[in-house]
Amino acid sequence: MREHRVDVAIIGSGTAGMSAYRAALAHTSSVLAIEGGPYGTTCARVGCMPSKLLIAAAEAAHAVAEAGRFGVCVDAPARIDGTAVMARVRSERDRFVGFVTEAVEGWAPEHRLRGWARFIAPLTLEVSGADAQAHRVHAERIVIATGSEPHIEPAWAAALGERLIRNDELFDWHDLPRAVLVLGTGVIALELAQALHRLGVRVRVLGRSQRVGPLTDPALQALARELFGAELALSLNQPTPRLRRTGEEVLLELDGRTERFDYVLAAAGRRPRLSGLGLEHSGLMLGPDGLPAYDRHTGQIGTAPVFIAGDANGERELLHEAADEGRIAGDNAGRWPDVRVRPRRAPLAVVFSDPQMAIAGHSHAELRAAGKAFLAGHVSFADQGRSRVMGVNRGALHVYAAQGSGRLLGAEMLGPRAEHLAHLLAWSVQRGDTVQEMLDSPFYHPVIEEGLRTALRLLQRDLRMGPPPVERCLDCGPGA
Ligand SMILES: Cc1cc2nc3c(=O)[nH]c(=O)nc-3n(C[C@H](O)[C@H](O)[C@H](O)COP(=O)(O)OP(=O)(O)OC[C@H]3O[C@@H](n4cnc5c(N)ncnc54)[C@H](O)[C@@H]3O)c2cc1C
Ligand SMILES: NC(=O)c1ccc[n+]([C@@H]2O[C@H](COP(=O)([O-])OP(=O)(O)OC[C@H]3O[C@@H](n4cnc5c(N)ncnc54)[C@H](O)[C@@H]3O)[C@@H](O)[C@H]2O)c1
Repeated sequence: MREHRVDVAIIGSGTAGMSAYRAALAHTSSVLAIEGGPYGTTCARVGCMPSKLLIAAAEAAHAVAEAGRFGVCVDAPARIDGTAVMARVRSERDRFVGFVTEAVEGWAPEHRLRGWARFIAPLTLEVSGADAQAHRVHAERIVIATGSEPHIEPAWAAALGERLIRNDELFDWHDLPRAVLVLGTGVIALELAQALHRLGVRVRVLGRSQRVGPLTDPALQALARELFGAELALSLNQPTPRLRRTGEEVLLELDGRTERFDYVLAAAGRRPRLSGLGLEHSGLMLGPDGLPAYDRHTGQIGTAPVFIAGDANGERELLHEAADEGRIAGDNAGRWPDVRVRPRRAPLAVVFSDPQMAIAGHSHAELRAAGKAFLAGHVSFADQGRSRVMGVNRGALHVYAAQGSGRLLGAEMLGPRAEHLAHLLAWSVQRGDTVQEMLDSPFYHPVIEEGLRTALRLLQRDLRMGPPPVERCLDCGPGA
């Protein structure tokens, strides 16, 4: 047993762990970053980056398939070379992973320990080291940055064996399969199912409820169901799918028919990766859900010198949140006991589907739950000028503002270039802009942002803070 005594131990060297390491190091050189799995982060290895690479290939295929609408004739149907698609996904992914790995491997060797950590007592960890040696780490302060793992029903695993895959396995494929069943209708399900479908894979998406994607505004939920249902084979309200394995295939019994698939992709949500961490020996305060009860402005768990960051806290499983939380937790672990409160950014989440979905600031459901007095301004992209020009005129945007002050509180969107509009909206929410201040800002022509202006004008009218917008405003430019 090798003993280590350090000021700060960080469990997990993903995005949150890496930023915690840098922040803690500004206060003390006695830092130990413990990693059980491969370096390279979930985002770069099996998350954000490879999923966007697969989506980029699907977008290229879709552009070819849609070219005829513009009079651009591609005479034969495009042939998708699955091995070339996956070769690009893997090689670009490996490039991103390489940069991250290089950064971690550049840290001082005495700051790094490979192996799985678990608490054996408060502030004491045991690490079964990759060097086959057992390590005991006594830390003055600890940061938990262990990430998340996909939810897998034991029955699926038992019935399907290695035909049940997670996102991790998908990005290691060397070719595209013929058919994939996707379990879940959330973010991962929609991004990957649509990409595979557009790359010629036969896909069915099974949802246990009516919900499709993360939007909470009932009208936008209904629109998401309609738009994704028009393109994908969506089977909703299927809480207990009848699945069985035969040879190398999986059979789904649905509506009296049997459908065959090569793989079943589990995309049924992710959970903090805390089991096996020995939290029961940590002395930490756990909430009713069994997760550490922590302060999102300090990262601190109760009053202990232990902090939590990234997907491990189960709050917002997003890259930029993991990086921020890592910085806050690492800084506070480093400066302990002078724990500082840090402001958080306005919420922002984007789904890279087509049309894209986004929530900026507070969602409709959050505003309702908080009992806020708010009004919504709406715009449909069906007739929006630039969206029609580009043939991407599907979807709608809802913006929410406080009654009385007219301040923007949040927005939900399903539509073209939502990733960009959502940034503008989140920035406005964070600054505390009023609808009038947003309307006083420049709007170019012809751009998709003109759709936002329409929604803001309608909202300003309903707030009784502005005139009714002019129908078919010609001085705004045709189709604005
Ligand atoms: C398919 C997919 C697509 C995504 N796309 C996006 C996107 O487009 N945009 C976005 O913002 N977010 C996206 N995300 C979410 C984003 O990837 C995560 O929010 C982010 O990577 C979380 O970082 P983290 O540091 O908390 O966890 P991780 O990067 O997973 O790091 C946790 C680390 O802890 C290690 N670890 C765990 N337990 C122990 C232990 N006991 N001992 C030692 N080490 C341990 C793990 O091996 C791991 O390396 C996506 C996620 C997935 C799965
Ligand atoms: N573009 C992005 O930023 C991006 C992309 C991918 C993932 N992510 C992050 O990763 C997180 C996890 O993604 P996700 O798609 O796994 O989760 P999700 O919460 O978006 O969706 C989970 C889905 O699984 C279903 N589900 C839950 N339990 C189930 C069960 N027992 N049986 C069948 N279905 C079940 C839910 O009904 C839902 O459809 C996201 O919340 C997001 O924060 C972000």
